[in-house]
Formats: sequence, structure tokens, C-alpha cells
Amino acid sequence: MSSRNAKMRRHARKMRRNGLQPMVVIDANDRLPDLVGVVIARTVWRYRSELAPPALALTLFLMGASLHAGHPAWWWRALVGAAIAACLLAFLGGRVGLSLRAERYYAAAVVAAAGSWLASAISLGALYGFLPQLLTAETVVLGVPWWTHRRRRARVSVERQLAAWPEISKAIGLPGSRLQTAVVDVWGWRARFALARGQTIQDATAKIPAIESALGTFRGAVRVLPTRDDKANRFELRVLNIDPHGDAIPWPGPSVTTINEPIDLGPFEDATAARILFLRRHGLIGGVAGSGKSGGINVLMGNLTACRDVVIWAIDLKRGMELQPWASCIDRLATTPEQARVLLHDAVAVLEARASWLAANGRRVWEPSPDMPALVIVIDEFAELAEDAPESASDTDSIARRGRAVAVQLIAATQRPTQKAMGRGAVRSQMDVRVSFRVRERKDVDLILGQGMLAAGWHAHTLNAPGKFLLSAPEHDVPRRARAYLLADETVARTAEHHADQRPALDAISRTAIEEAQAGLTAPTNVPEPTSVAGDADDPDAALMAVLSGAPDEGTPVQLLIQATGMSRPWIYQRLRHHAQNGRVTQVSRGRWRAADRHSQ
Ligand SMILES: Nc1ncnc2c1ncn2[C@@H]1O[C@H](COP(=O)(O)OP(=O)(O)OP(=O)(O)O)[C@@H](O)[C@H]1O
Repeated sequence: MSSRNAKMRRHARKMRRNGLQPMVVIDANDRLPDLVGVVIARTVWRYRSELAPPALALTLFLMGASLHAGHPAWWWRALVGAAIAACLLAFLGGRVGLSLRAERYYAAAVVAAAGSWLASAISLGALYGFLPQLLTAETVVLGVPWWTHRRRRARVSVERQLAAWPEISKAIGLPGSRLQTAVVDVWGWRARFALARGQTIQDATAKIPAIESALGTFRGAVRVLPTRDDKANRFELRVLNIDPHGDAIPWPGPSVTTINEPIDLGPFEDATAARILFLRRHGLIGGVAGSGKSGGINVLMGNLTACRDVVIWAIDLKRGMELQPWASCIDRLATTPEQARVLLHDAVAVLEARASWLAANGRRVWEPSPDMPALVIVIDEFAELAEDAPESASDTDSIARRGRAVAVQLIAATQRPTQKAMGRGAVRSQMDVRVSFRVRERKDVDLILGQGMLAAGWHAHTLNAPGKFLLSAPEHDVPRRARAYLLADETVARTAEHHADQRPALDAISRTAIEEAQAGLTAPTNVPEPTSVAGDADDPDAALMAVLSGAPDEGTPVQLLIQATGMSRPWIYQRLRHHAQNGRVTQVSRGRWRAADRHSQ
């Protein structure tokens, strides 16, 4: 036979040299040549999934025939066995991977039909009456759902694609890498590979375009990720047949009611939520204009405003364009450089006061609660702040370095967080949560996400639609694409209105600190010496009323009242409360007081 095959190969080569296609000629009396046997075996193997229904029918036929000959009384065993198996599949099929109810009922129906036909064949004979025709009809009827089943067809096509992996791996420069498992999911499929000795996940990441070409997918369909066990010599390949982020994903509403819970920013490609904890963390959001940063901030605002243990301050130097719709939920909104400067100065005062309070009370961290809320400062376009209010750099720096323990947190958005744009301080390096929307240049990946992230596969420059982002944080150390939920303008307006009533106020410690800071900031130099205003150093209450009577329309800061009377802050507040109850003084604004009727005093 082998000399015959050699002869055939020589003949085929000769035909090809003459420009002809070789043809296998089979003599009716001859044994089938090896080649044909191999071709048939390969075809059967290749189409084994499609051939499963007739193969099952043939097996049943042979079993029925042989058992009828040897054990015709066994028919009831087949019947009972099939009934039990059908019930198990119908009710517990989920445990063997039949996740959909329709799949479970189908499997149960197949087992029941096969079992009853087999029982009849064992008892009566496989060729009895219409039994062969019945078997054929059942094969066709029950075969149709099998042949048309989407997931089965997808799995088969994946298996066929992956059968070529040994050649693909050589062609793309990952020789020796081996397929371990493959699973079809809603969006496409994923497979786990073992790498050859010395190959790394970074090598596989660098080969993504080559893998896409070899598998014949569309551009951008392939992701390379570490496996769950985080082994350095394995990787997971995800291939998307449909982009799960193809359409905008409407915001389903807030995912949290406290900052102690992780906020859901939008789904990853496998439909799991990109949840991130902001408690005692600073966040940096970057990406080119139009990449969806403001959309991302909207998702954050929708969630933060639902938290009763968060007070939100915001800086939006684009005249409040982005954050204005949330104004009813924002405790303080700075839209000018001067307002921003004061706001950040006050935030540092809050930070200091909270730190002193923690130290005095032997506590390590500020646990946010509705009475003692976290203070989250959202800054849209940080670069404008750095440029227009450069004197605030030391304040943002202090907050970035020392704000975590006292829950005074920054969330900054900017297009390119260069050192210059971030105010040259420690702000960028202190950002614990990084969200990168699309960047224009590859090097901007490292700018937003941190040094070395581009090389590690964080390819934010390949994000291809607004709202798509990569999330980097201690609990998110793998570059998985996510897409932020989209809040329509009406949703923002409705949510802001809904949450406005439940916003908490700052705690007394923070409020007092702000009043002190503002008194320090605004103490005018031309105000007469407090003692001379008071005129009566022996009677602090009279001195207090004298200062309040002479107060300007915008009121006198508490700090001045302290200086005028020489009394402590609690004493001042106690007297102010007392006089306010009697209608003698009035609070003009936070920390500023004057006499109710200044002319009658
Ligand atoms: N999550 C999202 N899903 C779908 N579309 C989005 C999403 N986020 C933003 N978009 C679309 O992209 C457009 C630009 O988004 P956005 O204004 O948030 O970008 P930006 O990065 O803040 O830009 P800029 O820096 O100019 O303010 C929006 O008008 C919106 O149509």
C-alpha cells in the first residue's frame, strides 16, 4: 500500500507541474485508499456536532437490536432510567451547564423520547412495525433545535477556529502556546492558553493585531487578559463577535446610598459592573475632549448625591457649564478662580480641624456618616484651576497628601494631567483611582494611569467611542474596557431635584473650621480695633452687642467677635444663640452675624 501511495504522490506532483489538479480515482473493486479513509474520518470529526443526532439514533438502534436479542425483559430498565434522567435534567440541568430553561426542557425531551424508543425496541425488536420510521422522525424533529441552536453553532465555529491554533501560534510568534479551555458567552467567546517557557502575557498583548488577523475577527475584537489565577505563563483571550458597548448604556440609577459602598460606573465587556470604592480616596479622570469625562462625572454625581454621608463641593471654571445642573445638590460651587481659591482654603481648614479632632479623640480615620459626612471636592478641568488660581496649588497639594484619613477627597478631571496641568505638586501621584477615557497619544496613557501602564497593556488610545474607559485602582489591576452609563440631560435634572432634599450639611467641626478660616481670610485691615468698638472690656456681652450693632450689612465674622470680647468660641456661639432666640441678633450668612435692629441698640 505504501509503494502505491508513493506512486500516487509522484503522479500528483507530475500533474501539478503540468498545471493540472490531482484527482483520486477509486476502483469499485479496490480497497479505499488510506487518503479517503483519513478524509472521511476527518470530516466526521469536523462535523461531529452536526452529526450528533443521527449518531445518537444509530446508537439507539444498535442497542435496541442487541438488547432485544439478549435481554428483551430489560425494556423497563431503559424506561425507568430515561424517566429519572429526564426529570433530573429538567429540574437540575443548570448544574451541568444547561443555564436556560428551554435548554433543560429540550434535553429532558430528548432523553425521554430516546428512552421510550429504546424500551420499545428492546421489548419488540428494533425493526418491529413503524419503530424505524419513528426513530427517523424523532431524529429529524428533535434534531432541528439542535442544528439551529445559536450557542452550539457558535461553540463549533470557535472549536474550528481554535483547531488551527498550533499553526496560528507559530505564525504570530507565540510558538508552543497551547489552548486549555474555550467557552462561548453572550458576546463572543473566551479561551485560556498556556504560554511556552519564557513567554509572557505582555508578549501576547503585543501580538493582538496578529491574533485578530489570524482568527479573522474584526479589528479591535481581541482582548488579552491575565487568567483568574494570575499565573504568569497563562493568558485569557477574549474575542468579541458583537461589541457589548456598541450602544450607549442608559444609567440605571444610583448604585449606592453611602460612600462606604463601591460606585458602579458602567459595565465591563463581560457585563460585570465596573464598581469602585471612593471612600478616603482621590480620583483622577482623564481623556481627550469629547471622550466622555463629563459623562463620567455625571455618573459619579448621580451616585454621590444619593449618599447621605457625602457633602459635595465643586469647582467648575468653565463658568459652571458642566456642574451647574447639579447645583441644587452641591453645597458649594466655585465658578471663578477667586471662589475656587477660597473653597480650597476652606477645605484645608476642614482637613486640619478634622485631623485635630481625630487626634484629640484617639481616632485614626474619619468614618463618614450623615452627621459627619465625607467632603468630596469635584474639580472639572483641573488644568484651568492650576492656570487661573496657581496660588491654590499648595491647598490642593495638602488635600491630596493628607485628605484621605479625614475623608476630604479630590476628584479631578482633566484632558492631559501633565505635571503643569496638575499644579506641579503631589496631586497626580496621590490619585488612588484613575479613570482613563480615550487619549490621543499613546504616551498619555502613562500620564493618566501611571508610569509603565501602556507597556502593561492599558491601551486607552484604542478606545473607540465616547464613554469607554479603563479603570485602574488597587482592586482593578487588569486593563478591562468598560463603558460609562449615559445620563441624559433630563435624567440629570430629575436626579438632582430628587436628591436635593436629602443632602447632608457639614458637621460642626468642619463648619467651625470654615468660619475661622473665612474670618482669617476676610478680616479687613480697616476695621477699628475690636476693643475700641466694644468699648466695655469688663462686660463681654455688652461688648458683643456693641460690635454686632456696628456690624455692616454683610455681618461681622465670628473671629472678630472673639477678638472683640476676648471670650472663647463656644461662649460666643452660646450667646449668639441666646440673643438670636430673643430676636436680638441675626445670622446673615455662614459665620457672619449682626444685630437684628442695629439702630435701636
Ligand atoms: N457614556 C457615554 N455613552 C455614550 N455616549 C457618551 C457617553 N459619554 C459621553 N458620550 C457622548 O460624547 C459626547 C461628549 O462627551 P463629554 O462631554 O462627556 O466629553 P468630555 O470628555 O467631557 O469633553 P470635554 O472635555 O470637551 O468636556 C457627549 O455629548 C455624548 O453624546
